[in-house]
This record gives sequence, structure tokens and C-alpha cells, in this order.
Amino acid sequence: MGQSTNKPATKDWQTLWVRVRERLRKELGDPIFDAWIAPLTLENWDKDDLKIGAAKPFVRNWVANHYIARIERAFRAENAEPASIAIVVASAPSQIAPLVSKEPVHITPQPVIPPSNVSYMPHVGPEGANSQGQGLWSRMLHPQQTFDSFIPGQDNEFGHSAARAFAEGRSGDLTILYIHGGFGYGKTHLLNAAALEFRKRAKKVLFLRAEDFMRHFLGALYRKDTLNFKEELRSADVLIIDDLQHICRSAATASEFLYTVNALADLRRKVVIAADRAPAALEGLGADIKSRISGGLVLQLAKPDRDTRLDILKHRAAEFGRLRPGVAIPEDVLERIADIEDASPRELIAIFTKLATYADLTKKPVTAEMAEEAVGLRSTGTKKTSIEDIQRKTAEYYKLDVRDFHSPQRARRVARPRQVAMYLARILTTRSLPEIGRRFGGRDHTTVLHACRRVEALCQEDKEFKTEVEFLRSVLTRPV
Ligand SMILES: Nc1ncnc2c1ncn2[C@@H]1O[C@H](COP(=O)(O)OP(=O)(O)OP(=O)(O)O)[C@@H](O)[C@H]1O
Repeated sequence: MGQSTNKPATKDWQTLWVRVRERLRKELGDPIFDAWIAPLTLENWDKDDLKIGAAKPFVRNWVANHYIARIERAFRAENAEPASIAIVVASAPSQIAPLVSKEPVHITPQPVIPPSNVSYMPHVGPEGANSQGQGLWSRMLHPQQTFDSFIPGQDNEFGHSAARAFAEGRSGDLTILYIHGGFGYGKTHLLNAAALEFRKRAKKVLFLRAEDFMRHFLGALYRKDTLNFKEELRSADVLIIDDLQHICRSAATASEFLYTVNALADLRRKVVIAADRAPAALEGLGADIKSRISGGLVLQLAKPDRDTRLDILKHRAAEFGRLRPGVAIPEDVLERIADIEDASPRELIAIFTKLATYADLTKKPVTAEMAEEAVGLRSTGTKKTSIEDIQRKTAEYYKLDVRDFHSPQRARRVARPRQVAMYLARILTTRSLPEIGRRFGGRDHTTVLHACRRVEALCQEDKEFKTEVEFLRSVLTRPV
């Protein structure tokens, strides 16, 4: 990417990043955007070299392999040409960072727009609510995110049934339910399920994301209308707050939140909260509110195990099949998706949705090969293979030292086996080209790509070479 006269001043990269994200949301659609792009953060933009952070290596690889070109195009469409874009593992929890601007933010009250990624069930707000009130009450619920459609697996069995009991009014005097767990583990799903249950029981439910709470509160401050805001909140039978960790960014909002929780708890109303961390780890909230929350029902959602991941995918496949009877995703393909160990349910569902949508649009039957072509879903083999494993076995086979793979040596004796090892890393692991390059002495991703193409071409030309490569592959994927 070259120089451009349209290049923004360095301080504008954050603003551009917000615009690029909005553009990508429109282009990719909400489910894909929410799974892959929304959690990314702009980590650094020194000298216009952008570093975009992902929460974990798997997401970094997936985004680098599938969305980097889109991201580049979106920047260009915003008349910006970064000197380079790298996807890196973020240094801070990515749930918070997308919202934290490094520049001062001026908050202007805006109308609340309900998120558009799901089919919503309209909720009629209270009679005579003012415009601020209508905004507060405009959250609509996802009819499919119920307790029945949540697949708890063994690890979340207790959390699931305890949350259900709370929403059904079977938890005695408890007034606060607090659910915490990793990104995409199903917290919002359970909040939504609880809200549906409360509404069934004719409770007046106020469901807000923490950002909405902040925005409405700051808007009320700006209009000198906080009394109305407080009254509105207190009129709820149930207050549900998602992503509480974001509230901690403003001391005034945090103390308003404490006030609200105390007021509702004193009135024996219910408060349901979700956050990405345990109450004790909420920086910016005082000890008083933390202890009030900790005295409630605190549930931690665990990462689903492989069987549960597969069940979630089967459930999704059945749902998709009902809407699109022509699309059938075979179990071995669902298993491959479920095998991606470090993916959250949200990320797994996004991979599934992309594949199912591709099958629906192209009318191609889904097979393992098609899944590889459509979404780059490679088999991890019958056993887990790491780059280290590949390097060790390949070096052993060619009677080299693993260090030769990291060295700058170009002698054929070393270069060819190195290419074979890179090729095997590409086909047997989910690592991205840049990551493979890094693990082979800091080489560029184009070197890895060249190596893969060279090995594929040689396999066509040279039977003996092909046998060597196949032998190594079989050694590396032999069942344990
Ligand atoms: N155990 C599960 N059973 C069925 N669906 C699930 C499960 N866990 C997550 N999902 C689905 O995964 C997607 C992401 O879940 P959700 O939005 O509830 O995650 P979250 O924990 O709130 O994430 P965040 O940290 O971003 O707020 C949703 O479509 C949800 O229905």
C-alpha cells in the first residue's frame, strides 16, 4: 500500500476505524460482523502501520485468513491507505477496547436504535412515556433465545437451571442474578431468555446494554433531567443490564448504577446482570456495589466442551434446515467445526452460518472438501498437530536440525524440507500464513505461500517427492 494524499492525520485512525467497522457491518451482515469484526480493536497506528487486535490466536488467524482483504478495502473506501495492516493478539480484553476511544469523547444524546441482527418481538412501552422513556424501553427480545434453546452441556447445567429458576420466580428472596463468562459464551442469550420469562409473567422488564444505560444517563444529565431518568428506571419490575463492565468507565454512571440497584433491591424488584468478569474484578465499581452483587446469585458460564459445541451446531443446523430445507450439513462437517477448540459458541455459529449460507446460495451439497473451499475449514487430522511437531518430524526425516528451518540458509538441502514443513503446517493446522512465516524464522507470508505452491507443483511432477510428503503427512496425522 503506497502513500496517499488522502491519508488521514494519525489521530484520525480511531475515527476511521469506527467508520470502517460500520462499513464492514453492512457488507458482511450482522452475524459475521458480530462474531469476527466487532470484537477487534485498533491497538496501535504508529507511523500509519495499523495493528488490529484480536482476543485470541484463533480469531487472529481466522480474521487474517478470511477478512484482511475486506478490511483493507474498507479503509480504501474511506479514502484511507494505512502503510500496513497487521492482525495481532490484543494486549487487553477486547470486549472493552472497541468502545474505549483514545481521544476525548463528546457525548451527545442520540435516539436508541435497536440492534438489527435478529428478528425482534416488538415490546409496547409504558403508556405516556416521554421520548427519553421510549428510547429506554425500546429493546426488543429475540424470540428464539429461550431457556429451551440454550444448550448447557454438563458444565453449565447448574447455571442454566439456576437462571431459569430465578426468572420463573423460584429462587426465594434473591433479587440479583449475575452471570459472567467469556465473550460469546451465551450470557446475552440467557438474559434474553430471562426477559422472555419475566414478560410471560406480566413483569415490566427494562433491558439495557451498559452503553445504553450510560448514554441515557449522560443524556439526562445534559438535559438536566436526571430525576425523570431515575423514576423511569425505578418503574421497572425487572432491570436487566448486559455487559456491565462498560459501566465502570464513568464514575458518575457507576454511582448512578449503584443508586438504581440499591433502590430496586430495596423495593424487592429483580436485577439481572451479565458481564465478562466476576463481580470482584469489576474495576471502577465501589466495594459497596460489588458486595451487593456478590450477595446475589452469581453464575459463571464455562466454555462448552466439544460434545456441547457439537450439540449447539446440530441445533443450529436443524433450525437452518427448517428454514431452508435444501441445505443439509453432514455431521462430519459439523464435527470439524466443533473441533475448533478455542472458538466460542458465537464464533462456531458464525462459521456454520457462513457455510450454510454459501451452500444455500450456490446450491452445492456440503462435503468436507466444499467446507474447506467455502470457509477454509481444514481437518485437524485424527490427532492434533502443531507446527513444532511438524518441524520436528520433518527435520528428523530429512536428517536436519530443527534450527535449520529458522535459519536464513538457502541451500537446497535445507530449503526444500523447509518448504515441505511449511506446506504441512498450512494443511494440517489452522495457523495463518503470516503466523507460519513467523514460526519459520520470521519469514514473510508470501514465502509460505510460495512454498505451498512449489510443494504442490513438485508433487505433480515428481512421484518420489509426493510419496515423501504423503508419508510425512500420514505420520503427523496418525491416530494417537
Ligand atoms: N450454550 C449455548 N446454547 C445455544 N446457543 C448458544 C450457547 N452459547 C452461545 N450461544 C449462541 O451464541 C451466540 C452468542 O451468544 P451471546 O451473544 O449470548 O454471547 P455473550 O456471552 O453475551 O457474548 P458477549 O460477551 O459478546 O456479550 C448467540 O447466538 C447464542 O444464541
